[in-house]
Amino acid sequence: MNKLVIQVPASTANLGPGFDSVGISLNRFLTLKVYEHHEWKFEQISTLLPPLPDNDDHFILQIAKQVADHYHKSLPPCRVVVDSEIPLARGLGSSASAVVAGIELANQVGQLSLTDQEKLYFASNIEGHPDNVAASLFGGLIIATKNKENGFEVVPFYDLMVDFLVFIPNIELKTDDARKVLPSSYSRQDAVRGSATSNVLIAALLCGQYELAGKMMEQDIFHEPYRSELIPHFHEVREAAKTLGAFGTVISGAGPTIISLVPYGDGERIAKHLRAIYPQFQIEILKMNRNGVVVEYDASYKALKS
Ligand SMILES: Nc1ncnc2c1ncn2[C@@H]1O[C@H](COP(=O)(O)OP(=O)(O)O)[C@@H](O)[C@H]1O
Ligand SMILES: N[C@@H](CCOP(=O)(O)O)C(=O)O
Repeated sequence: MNKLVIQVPASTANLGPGFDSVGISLNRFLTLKVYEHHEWKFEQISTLLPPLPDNDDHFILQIAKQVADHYHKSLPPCRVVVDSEIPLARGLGSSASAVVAGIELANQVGQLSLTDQEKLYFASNIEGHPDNVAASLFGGLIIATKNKENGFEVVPFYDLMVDFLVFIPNIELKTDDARKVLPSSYSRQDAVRGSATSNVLIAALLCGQYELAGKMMEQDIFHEPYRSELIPHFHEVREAAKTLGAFGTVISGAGPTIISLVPYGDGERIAKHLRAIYPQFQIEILKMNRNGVVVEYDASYKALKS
């Protein structure tokens, strides 16, 4: 029986001031194994996923059908086995990964031959911002924006030499709820200062000036001042991580996960100290993923991991 495997990485968005524009692809994965079948059937094998519809109402299939409908195509039914290493509603891009998986499912099963630009267009419009979806699609550090023509521009960068520490709390925070606490507009002074901070952050990352990047990460004025109260222990974790040598610590996406940029290869040392102080967090060392979404036919699942 033919088998298709679609693997989509997690992501962290914003990096502080890069609100809705900056994302980094991370080495935790949502994986779909897709088999020919007489009807649509979804099976979940991940303990990280709550019970979800097992039929046509599954979120990933809804996305796939939305894309196929756009091209007036119907999708042949499949059995889809869903595995996920990405915790839901934690700020690690689970919804973006599911959206990208749905688009790729439609692309493969419906033989749509979508371009990268088309995938980015659908994914960004469905998710509402391009940061997580672009990272899940293309891998690496991505800087993305909507353009005046209602399309999206994205620049990926793959030469970051840092590790990431994630502090995952045992609570969920829906992105929609974390967006409701943000102001609807910013003064010109704040817009200039916030975007200038983000510009310097990106320039520093591209030049490998990680100390400066970390400093800029921690000077966001777009979202963290409003969201930090929703994030347990945010300020003290930031200070503790800095004391141990982290470059910078920010809210991952909309939270509640906190993420630190740390020197390459130094993650385990810092994590060991912090696990002793903060047992309420699951503290993990993550790496940047450089592949983005990967598709293989009849391939071994393990062979896909980067
Ligand atoms: N693998 C998945 N399958 C189905 N739905 C998913 C999956 N991953 C995420 N979702 C949907 O996305 C929601 C979480 O999205 P969101 O609040 O944006 O948090 P996150 O920061 O994890 O993206 C979940 O409650 C669920 O509805
Ligand atoms: N830019 C978005 C990113 C949301 O990321 P998620 O991983 O929490 O879905 C925002 O900050 O709202």
